[in-house]
Amino acid sequence: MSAQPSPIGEPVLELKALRKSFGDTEIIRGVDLAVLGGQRHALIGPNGAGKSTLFNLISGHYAPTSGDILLNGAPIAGFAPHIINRLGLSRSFQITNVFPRMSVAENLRISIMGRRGHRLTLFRSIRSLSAVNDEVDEYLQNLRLTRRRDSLAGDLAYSEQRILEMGMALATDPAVLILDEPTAGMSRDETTYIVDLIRRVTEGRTLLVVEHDMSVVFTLCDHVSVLVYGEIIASGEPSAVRADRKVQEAYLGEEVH
Ligand SMILES: Nc1ncnc2c1ncn2[C@@H]1O[C@H](COP(=O)(O)OP(=O)(O)OP(=O)(O)O)[C@@H](O)[C@H]1O
Repeated sequence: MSAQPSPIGEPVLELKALRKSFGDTEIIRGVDLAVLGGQRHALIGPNGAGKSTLFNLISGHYAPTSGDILLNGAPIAGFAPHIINRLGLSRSFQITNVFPRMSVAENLRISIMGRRGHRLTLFRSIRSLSAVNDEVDEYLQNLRLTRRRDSLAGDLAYSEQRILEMGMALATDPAVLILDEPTAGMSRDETTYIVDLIRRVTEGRTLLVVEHDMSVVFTLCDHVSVLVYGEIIASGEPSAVRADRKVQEAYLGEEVH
């Protein structure tokens, strides 16, 4: 796939003193976070910690009360979601982004053509169209969806729709791919399958993943940040974070092993 490698080790996404209140209640209470190029960064935290709120701030669905969000060094806080998306941040695993009445191949083609700056027009050179078709085939193969090429996306199994949606997000060649609970609602076998697939197709990409399943976090990610009550209480390599007393206390009664 035509990955545009992120600058390895350089901050791609940065949150600085980020705060968000709803009415009088402050939900995000001064978050500083850097997602580096090539990093597979997990955001974990107990229920109600503010993970969804933080993702909604990053993707532009909420405007922060104060603080900064930088994408490749440029401020994006408060921008509309479609602008942030165009600037290189793609949020995946909301299958609502899939066009259910179009085929799997057509869904991928739309993302690929969008990235290449193609409009849906009749007048396309044969050469550029065949390059798009080759790329569609490559994605189908990598996503293991080749045999579903001509199926309507709406007819796919739930897990396949989520895989297609991730493929569509990847095909836009984002600077950061945000995965929202990629294994939610999946069986153990589906989870194993999808984690393996995500690892493979996102090789060299920069990921920010919210995930409840700790075995997924520890298999997929090389960096973990822990959000508790709107604050990051630990950030580092998975094994160090797992051993952190504060993290264990925050997860009292929940599974972190
Ligand atoms: N639009 C809103 N208005 C008011 N309060 C909100 C709003 N969105 C979220 N909250 C509150 O913010 C807190 C954090 O919610 P959020 O959904 O971000 O947590 P989370 O870490 O994603 O939780 P979970 O793991 O259960 O999904 C909760 O107490 C929630 O009730």
